[in-house]
Amino acid sequence: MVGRAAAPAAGTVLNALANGYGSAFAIEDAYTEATVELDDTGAITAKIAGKPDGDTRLVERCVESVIERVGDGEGGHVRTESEIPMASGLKSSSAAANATVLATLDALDVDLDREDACRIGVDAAREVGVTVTGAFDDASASMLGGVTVTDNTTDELLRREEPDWDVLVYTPDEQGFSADADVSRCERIAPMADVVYDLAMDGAYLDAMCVNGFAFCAALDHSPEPLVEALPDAAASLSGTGPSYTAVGDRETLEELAAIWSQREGHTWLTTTQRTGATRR
Ligand SMILES: Nc1ncnc2c1ncn2[C@@H]1O[C@H](COP(=O)(O)OP(=O)(O)O)[C@@H](O)[C@H]1O
Ligand SMILES: O=C(O)C1=C[C@@H](OP(=O)(O)O)[C@@H](O)[C@H](O)C1
Repeated sequence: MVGRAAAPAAGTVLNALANGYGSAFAIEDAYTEATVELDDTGAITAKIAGKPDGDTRLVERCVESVIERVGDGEGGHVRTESEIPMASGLKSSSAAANATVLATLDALDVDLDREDACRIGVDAAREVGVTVTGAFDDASASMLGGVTVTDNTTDELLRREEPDWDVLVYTPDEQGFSADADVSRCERIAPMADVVYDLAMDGAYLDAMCVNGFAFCAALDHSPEPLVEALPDAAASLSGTGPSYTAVGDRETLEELAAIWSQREGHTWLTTTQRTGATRR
């Protein structure tokens, strides 16, 4: 009983750490793939390719939760292989959880609505403590594709669309784990997050990203310089709790911005939105 699935990375429109509402969009060219092999040992183990000391609790809990819900006491092994930089704000945790949940369902040959499957991963992330709010915003974007707006306090999907955006991503070399973010500073900027939420719910995603970017760069002490460089022709934001940034705009503008962003240390790459979400392989 072997199952496989893959889930895409995502970028942020609204970070949910301020008021509990979040918004994110899936992106192409960076995926996490999970392979789950079930057996009758009852024990669950995991490996992250290329990261022998990586924290495997999230994906182990995902396999366990799926088995609890629709399996029959199986054990198994999960292996993840990821192109998404870990703890960089590009939702590696959501992609790993989504891919693992779908791969386990694939191994069990069980179908589950993708939104429900996504909530299993979100609950697992809460249980092992790699998230602040559960991050249903990021998880739903990665699972369903497109851009989503969510209430992370109730895991409700409030809005979803499938925009065709060009996206520029800048990923510095350092890591920033969401669980270490200064939540109380994020909560102080809730009035700004309320403005971002209204814009996102009106479908004004690019304006929403801009306001989110300046507010969360200030709260989390990241430089607003990449955001200023993107304006006025593109919209940019810090992605999640950082350190990555994403910008949305027309291709030519993003190519010019890429020349500026790529002078910084790290990796700058052009991609597009991903509109189909996670899939069994
Ligand atoms: N490929 C992967 N396989 C297994 N777990 C992963 C993988 N990528 C990320 N994770 C889990 O997600 C955690 C990082 O989550 P987080 O700090 O929210 O970063 P991000 O912003 O990239 O989602 C890791 O410590 C690990 O528990
Ligand atoms: O842990 C959480 O609840 C969240 C973490 C942040 O993302 P990153 O994991 O990308 O930093 C944020 O954007 C999201 O809205 C909620």
